[in-house]
Amino acid sequence: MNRTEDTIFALSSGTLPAGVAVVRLSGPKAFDAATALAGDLPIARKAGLRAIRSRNGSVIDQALLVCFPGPASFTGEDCVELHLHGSRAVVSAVYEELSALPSLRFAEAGEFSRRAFENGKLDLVEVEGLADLISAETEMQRRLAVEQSFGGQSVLYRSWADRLTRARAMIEAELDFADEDDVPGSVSDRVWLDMGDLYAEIEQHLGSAKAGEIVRDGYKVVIAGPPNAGKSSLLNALAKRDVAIVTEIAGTTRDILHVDIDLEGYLVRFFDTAGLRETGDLVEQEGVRRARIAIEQADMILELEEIDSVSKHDAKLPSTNLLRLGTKLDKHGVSPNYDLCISSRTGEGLEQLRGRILEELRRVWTGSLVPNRQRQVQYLKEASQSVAEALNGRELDIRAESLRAAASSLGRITGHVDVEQLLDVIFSQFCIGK
Ligand SMILES: Nc1nc2c(ncn2[C@@H]2O[C@H](COP(=O)(O)OP(=O)(O)OP(=O)(O)O)[C@@H](O)[C@H]2O)c(=O)[nH]1
Ligand SMILES: [K+]
Ligand SMILES: [Mg+2]
Repeated sequence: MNRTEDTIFALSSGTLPAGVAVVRLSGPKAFDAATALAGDLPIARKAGLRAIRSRNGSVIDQALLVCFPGPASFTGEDCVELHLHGSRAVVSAVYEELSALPSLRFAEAGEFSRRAFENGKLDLVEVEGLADLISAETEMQRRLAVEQSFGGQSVLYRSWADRLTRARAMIEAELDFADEDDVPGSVSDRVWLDMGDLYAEIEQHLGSAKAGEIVRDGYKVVIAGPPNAGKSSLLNALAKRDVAIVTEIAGTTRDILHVDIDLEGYLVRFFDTAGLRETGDLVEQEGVRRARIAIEQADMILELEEIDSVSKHDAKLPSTNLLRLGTKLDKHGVSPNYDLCISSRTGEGLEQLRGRILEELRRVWTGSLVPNRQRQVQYLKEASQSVAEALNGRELDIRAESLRAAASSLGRITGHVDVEQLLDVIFSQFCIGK
């Protein structure tokens, strides 16, 4: 039997026990299955209270039922939601009844969204956005996911693909009618002007990919510096709990620890590292090696040093996005030798430190319409490269072919590669003096 014709069910709400558990059904037998459990069904898209009964007639629970006839449903198929009381026992008794019905089975991971995609309810970008929306933890992650899951990003990609297809139609018309004298001569010029604009737009959008990555995966701030500078103490102060071991012994930290902090809606990931120094200790050497790798991958480095300490270290740190912090302000006076002086003990300077990081983040953030997955970035790069090839090409037919390639790269992002259809429509309306 074709598995896509099965009717699937799963718990769509969170971990049990809970006040309410929503079990969702989708597929051709969804309404039959719900009728078997509830006796009869409420009218479409209206909630109705029903006793849910087992095969032997005993009541399992009282539940709200909502029916969504396809195609006006999440998956595009007939769907039913059962809003049950959220205990493990209720849900497993309902599962048992559903499993006993012919051609009903438990859904596989992502199968509801998969069906929604296959039935044209969601495109790939929207599916990815939905996954991000469900796992969003910060305000910025939520905003990004909303733009993606409700079509904002897809509209942009589709409008680009349409422009490419139109441009190609113009070029091909020019090729076809090249011998005739009724071809408007400036058509081609206008097309290439627009393609130049499009190239700039895609490049600008690609330029914001870093912001997307930062919002999704977090802004990486690495706390570095010589042993005993107070790195682990700063991590603990920022986290407001004892994450890292702090002692007065130089070389305490070896492994890299990290703490995620929500800074005004941005996810910031702070890394505590081993103190940078030459050492004979094998374990500490490994710690220093790891610290250097973390420093290389950082979006921002906090270079800590006890204020005006005599033992200046000479570890070379990248100078871009480096903030020099003088530590243990409670023991020493403020010194002009640092960007900022702080005390992890009293908390002095920490608010300013958060402010500095936030300033950076706000500079990076360019709005929520950004590519934020490697897959999207990859295809956007391909598209941009093809447009550049078209702009710089010589033979008109090869240039048109590059435009086609660009449109299909964009189509792969959303999963819509049917630009050929649009091309047909455009051509059928196209008439040059005929
Ligand atoms: N007075 C004062 N002491 C501090 C402050 N921050 C850290 N210390 C002390 O400095 C010592 C070293 O602190 P750590 O946080 O372990 O320093 P570290 O840079 O992580 O050291 P390593 O992991 O060994 O490289 C400890 O004794 C801390 O109590 C501060 O703001 N004020
Ligand atoms: K220490
Ligand atoms: Mg430490």
